[in-house]
Amino acid sequence: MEICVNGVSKIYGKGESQIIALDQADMVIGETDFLSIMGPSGSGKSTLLHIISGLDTPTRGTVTYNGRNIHRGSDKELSALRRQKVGFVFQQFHLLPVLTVRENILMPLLLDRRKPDEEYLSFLMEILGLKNRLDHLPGQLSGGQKQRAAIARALSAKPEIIFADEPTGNLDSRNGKEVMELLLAIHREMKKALVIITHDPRIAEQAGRQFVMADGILREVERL
Ligand SMILES: Nc1ncnc2c1ncn2[C@@H]1O[C@H](COP(=O)(O)OP(=O)(O)OP(=O)(O)O)[C@@H](O)[C@H]1O
Repeated sequence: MEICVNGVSKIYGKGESQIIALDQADMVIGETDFLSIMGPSGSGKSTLLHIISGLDTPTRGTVTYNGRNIHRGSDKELSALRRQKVGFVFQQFHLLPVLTVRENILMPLLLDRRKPDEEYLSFLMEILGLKNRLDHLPGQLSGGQKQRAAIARALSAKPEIIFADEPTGNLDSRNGKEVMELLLAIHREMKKALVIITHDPRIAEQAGRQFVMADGILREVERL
């Protein structure tokens, strides 16, 4: 798996009200990478993540996934890539409130009409501590449990990369630490590439490669 981001810009609006949310970003993500992206509010972190993961399109530049330009194919191809290769974890969990935990977790597979691998799912429930919560609704879960269910959903289709946008932003420090430990274990042991947006320097420092953003400009932090 290799994702190449080449000269990607995102410009909103025109003329005087124009906003350059992302200014010619370059980045290569390999399959064993754990990357963190830090930067002040409004610096373009979510915009970058949305474009790399195919949730949004760039104004200029290209994103290739194993050599294929992800924004050049049909919408159908792009949604298939999102469902099969990429897992998302968001600050706000984004679980569907009327579906049970199990149904939420299976959603990426159901959308793709794929049969769940029950053995794999049961392994996920075990490591994420959700075995006794599968028939509950998200409203009956604690914040930490909600995020663990969202991580299970992100992993259910066996993606190659996990994109996490401030995954601990809505959790207290104990649950935040636990969620980070789980994401790190998933990166190391299940060999998933991991890209995390965070405001927490202690989380950013755990990444193998650190990036910072300011005013739409992306820069990799050099290691001493
Ligand atoms: N749909 C949109 N239309 C116009 N401007 C937008 C839109 N989406 C984002 N922006 C602008 O683009 C810039 C980058 O936004 P982005 O959400 O990527 O920042 P961020 O670094 O993720 O911020 P935060 O840490 O607060 O989530 C901001 O100035 C924002 O106002």
